[in-house]
Amino acid sequence: MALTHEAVWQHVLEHIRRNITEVEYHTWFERIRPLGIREGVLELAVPTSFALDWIKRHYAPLIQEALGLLGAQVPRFELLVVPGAAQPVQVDIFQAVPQADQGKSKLNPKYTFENFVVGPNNNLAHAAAVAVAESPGKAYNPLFIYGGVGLGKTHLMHAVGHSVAKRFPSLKIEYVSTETFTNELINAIREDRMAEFRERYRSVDLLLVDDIQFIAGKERTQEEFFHTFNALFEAHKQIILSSDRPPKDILTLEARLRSRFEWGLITDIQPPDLETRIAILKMNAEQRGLRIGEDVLEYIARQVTSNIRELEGALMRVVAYASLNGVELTRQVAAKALSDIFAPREVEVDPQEIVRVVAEHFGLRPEDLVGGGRRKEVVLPRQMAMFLVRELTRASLPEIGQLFGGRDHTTVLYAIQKVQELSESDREVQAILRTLKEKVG
Ligand SMILES: Nc1ncnc2c1ncn2[C@@H]1O[C@H](COP(=O)(O)OP(=O)(O)OP(=O)(O)O)[C@@H](O)[C@H]1O
Repeated sequence: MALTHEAVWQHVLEHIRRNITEVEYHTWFERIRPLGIREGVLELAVPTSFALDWIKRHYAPLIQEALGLLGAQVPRFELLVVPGAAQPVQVDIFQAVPQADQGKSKLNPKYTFENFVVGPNNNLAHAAAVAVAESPGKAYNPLFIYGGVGLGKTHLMHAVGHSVAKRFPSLKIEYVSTETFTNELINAIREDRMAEFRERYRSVDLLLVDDIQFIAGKERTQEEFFHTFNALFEAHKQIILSSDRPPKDILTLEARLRSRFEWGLITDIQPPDLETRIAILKMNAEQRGLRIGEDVLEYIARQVTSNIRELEGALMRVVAYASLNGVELTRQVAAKALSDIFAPREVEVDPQEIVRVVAEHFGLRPEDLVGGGRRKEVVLPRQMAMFLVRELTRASLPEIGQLFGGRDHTTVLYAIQKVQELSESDREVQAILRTLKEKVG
């Protein structure tokens, strides 16, 4: 598990940074280098014995607290004087933050096409992004990518940026969040630097704007962005926008902007299905040099269903937990590491198991429940199984639809509502549900 100690140290640093001043952080923590984890003890190299004493005296509880938050039952660390330790901490590419002075752009080096796992949930958005990267300004303009939190919108935008930077090194790329765009605009107005502001944004070849939904209700920003958009569009420069919702759902967005957002291609990213989640975890583990069993990865993927950032966080938590407690990473250890985050019940129930139990109860085969048959004897048990999966697991409606033979999420919703109504009015249904819950629980 080559990089585990670095990942652990990054988490510890994040916690410490939030709790001390920047000056203290730069003075004492930037020069510490993680050496490894031996029998649950995190070993840290410090440059001098003075630093060792100081850190031990002033920051030991904070470091221990951070390790405790990562799941260490007995948080332990050891400081060792290693005179060369003053070199900067080796940068974990997964934690690498974009450098503001990177000149070309502010792209996160981790967010490339190579690191993007394509699944049924994001393949259209991915294909559109690839097309745009191949011929910026010509394929789809603007490209509008929308989807829920932590599903890869920013990743995909940056991937286009990296790819364009590689293919067309002379093109100017600008990545900006809507918040930054707004703040810069406000400052430019206040400091009477509007000409400079306009020149900056209207001279780029590829403009990536994240979280454009935040432009809602901001009249002056909308006005300015409208002109930036027109200038770039007319000059055949590429624009990519991301949002948590489609343009038609961004309220208080001026009609002229909305219609422009709809000029090109609007594509969405949905939550990943189980296989895609496992593939993402696998890639993550491999890149960090971690060898983790398939059953553990699948276990984690079953717990975190709708946010890839949380999925990655869960993986790191599990890895840190095992290594800080000096135990082998098994499915049980993963369950323990995640038990604070997910209620035990949710951790335990497997949707397939629910299908099996319900089928058995009604004298059917699991295939009958997940198949297409519409016989009366199958329909209600299937609806009950969907209802229980919804209640006892973290599966989303589309995932439940998928589990039950690729049904649409509206069908799932209808089934759940129907069983909900029956369970309120029909004692027999109530009793069956109770029995089924006991059997799966
Ligand atoms: N398909 C994927 N393959 C690999 N990693 C992914 C994928 N999708 C998302 N990720 C990872 O998940 C994390 C969250 O992604 P990202 O920040 O792009 O989400 P987002 O949709 O922009 O979220 P937000 O709404 O919070 O801005 C990142 O670390 C990203 O690398």
